[in-house]
Amino acid sequence: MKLAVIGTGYVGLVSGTCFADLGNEVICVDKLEDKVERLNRYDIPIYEPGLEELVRKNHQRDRLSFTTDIHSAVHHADIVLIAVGTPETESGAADMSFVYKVAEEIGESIEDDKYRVIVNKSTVPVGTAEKVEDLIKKQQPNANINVCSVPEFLREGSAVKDTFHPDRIIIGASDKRAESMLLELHSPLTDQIVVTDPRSSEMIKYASNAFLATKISFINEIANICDAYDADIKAVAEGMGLDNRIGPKFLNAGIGYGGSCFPKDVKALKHLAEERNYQPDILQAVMDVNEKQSHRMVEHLDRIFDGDIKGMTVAILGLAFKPNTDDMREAPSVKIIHELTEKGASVRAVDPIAANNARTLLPEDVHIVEDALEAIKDADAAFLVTEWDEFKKITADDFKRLLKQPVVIDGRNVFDRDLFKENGIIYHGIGRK
Ligand SMILES: NC(=O)c1ccc[n+]([C@@H]2O[C@H](COP(=O)([O-])OP(=O)(O)OC[C@H]3O[C@@H](n4cnc5c(N)ncnc54)[C@H](O)[C@@H]3O)[C@@H](O)[C@H]2O)c1
Ligand SMILES: O=c1ccn([C@@H]2O[C@H](COP(=O)(O)OP(=O)(O)O[C@H]3O[C@H](CO)[C@@H](O)[C@H](O)[C@H]3O)[C@@H](O)[C@H]2O)c(=O)[nH]1
Repeated sequence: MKLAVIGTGYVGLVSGTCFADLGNEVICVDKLEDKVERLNRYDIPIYEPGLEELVRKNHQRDRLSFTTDIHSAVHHADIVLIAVGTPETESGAADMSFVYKVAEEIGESIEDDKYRVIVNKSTVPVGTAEKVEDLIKKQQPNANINVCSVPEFLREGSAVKDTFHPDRIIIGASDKRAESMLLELHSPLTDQIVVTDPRSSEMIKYASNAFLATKISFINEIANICDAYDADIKAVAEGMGLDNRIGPKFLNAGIGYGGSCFPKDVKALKHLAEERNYQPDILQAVMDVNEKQSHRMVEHLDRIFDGDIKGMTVAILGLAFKPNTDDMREAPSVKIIHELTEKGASVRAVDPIAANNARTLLPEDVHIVEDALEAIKDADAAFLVTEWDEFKKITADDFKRLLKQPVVIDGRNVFDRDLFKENGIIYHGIGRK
């Protein structure tokens, strides 16, 4: 099939490339000239395992191209996918200006009566498919289109794998012809395809992210209660997760959820509810717990040193909001580092990939180094903030040998607590001492 993908970020670039790999002819559009120019020489603007090879392969076999020209991309396409950003506004609502602008541009680009399916992959408020259809038809009243919702569920860091092996695909279609074209496009990916109306599809995306965020805030709250009673959250989560009704995933206690999706999507769903005069108490509690959670590591450090951390050097292992990505959007590391420096501590930080993106978000005097052991050397304490594999390999011996004081605060509960303690480390995880 012939596809145009508008917006070449995490979602547009990955799904456009994967659809090309499945045999479709894909034109990816971005308004940023330098991004398009970089992509045309396989200089991939984001870090995503496996993506570069796939872009190169499909570009070379003429199935994938990059352009700033939305007009020709829409003209070529049977299906147009919208994958631009929907960041949060000050009120918490999703900023829909990028999606609406693209809708207008699609309307301006349609000049013939060919049938096209317009698909919204961006995460958008319920009712957006109808608004997008209105905006397109305002520009081109005779446009022969149907606007559908196919939300994206990929995770950063495993985006290519998630795209080829999704748990499910949701197709929100209000028209049988659009439904069958979208079934044809997505059927090579999975048998698990749910077809529904666009409004329910849009809600499935927000509800899924809000539910996962709720699971995280719930387990973080239990971890904080474990701390107060000397119970071990890892044992608690394992015991809970063996119940099939609960399941083991997304029960890792830590320093709160970050990234470009959960924080803004929970807020946007809350805003949607309030617009219809419904007070979403659970969503509010999820956000409140998450806000407090990023302070836990500094609270533990304060407790160990009786509140006197001024002048100390703290090694920060990991800056990205999660491993295998260079994305710093809503990364808890930023809040933690600011809190430490406001309390008079110095920070030495390391991240395998995200250091460049992190620089402008951190206080100027934060020293970013290239190597984890260099970060730890002569520091007074080490904070494991992002669970990159290479940090998990640091041993109790390394910490003991290199730290001035063997204090390790494990924000992701990845180290072997008992072994660390046996080796004389003053260890504190989240919900496990
Ligand atoms: N990042 C994720 O992991 C993820 C996963 C699932 C869903 N989503 C949702 O998908 C959407 C896109 O997210 P993202 O992270 O890929 O965003 P992004 O910010 O990485 O990329 C968006 C791209 O759209 C381009 N763009 C904006 N306006 C344009 C226009 N008029 N014409 C052409 N290009 C334009 C921007 O230049 C940018 O390159 C959001 O709604 C997000 O919530 C994101
Ligand atoms: O048990 C867990 C699992 C995750 N996290 C944190 O939760 C955040 C989000 O993690 P993850 O879901 O792996 O990353 P994202 O790439 O943000 O993906 C989420 O957001 C995307 C954008 O909407 C969706 O498409 C995905 O399905 C959804 O998982 C990160 O800060 C993680 O550290 C935890 O603290 N504990």
